[in-house]
Amino acid sequence: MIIQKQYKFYAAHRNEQLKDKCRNLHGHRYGLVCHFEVERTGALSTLFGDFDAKIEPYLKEHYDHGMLINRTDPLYETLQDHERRTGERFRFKVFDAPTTVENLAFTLFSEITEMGFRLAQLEVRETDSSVITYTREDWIADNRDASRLTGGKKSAVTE
Ligand SMILES: Nc1nc2c(c(=O)[nH]1)N=C([C@H](O)[C@H](O)COP(=O)(O)OP(=O)(O)OP(=O)(O)O)CN2
Repeated sequence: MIIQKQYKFYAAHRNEQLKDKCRNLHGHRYGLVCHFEVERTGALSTLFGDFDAKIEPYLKEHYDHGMLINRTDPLYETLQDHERRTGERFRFKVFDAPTTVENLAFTLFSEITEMGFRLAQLEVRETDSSVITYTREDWIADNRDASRLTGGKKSAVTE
């Protein structure tokens, strides 16, 4: 059986490797549709609230109103320097790869799996017109070959 749960968060990011508008620092309302494989053991399977109790606070703490940033993006060093000079603190979600929606899907799939849930697939909406469907097969393939995340460099996501 599949249970579908939806979550959202707001975050800034840019894709420093692109030469178009996506290079600008900008924000999205990221929408998640989680498809969980669950066992039916009686009248109920996993309670909807059991998903929410782990996933919602995690997204609030690590993603919401934060900034997704590639560790190698020069802007990251600049913003860290700002933190050091002013004492101000930003919420960074640091990737060891570009902050594409594909890499975000890999990271979230890994983190939600780590919480003890079994995802069949994860849809991530970046804009009104752009949504990706990231499957368990995609996740297995990305884990087998982390260079898929970076387009060559052997390292994976995140902190
Ligand atoms: N395969 C991917 N393509 C793009 C990604 C990505 O992560 N993976 N990201 C972007 C940009 O970050 C961008 O913010 C989204 O771009 P786009 O869909 O073009 O934005 P809009 O919907 O605002 O574009 P309009 O067509 O003008 O409405 C780009 N591509």
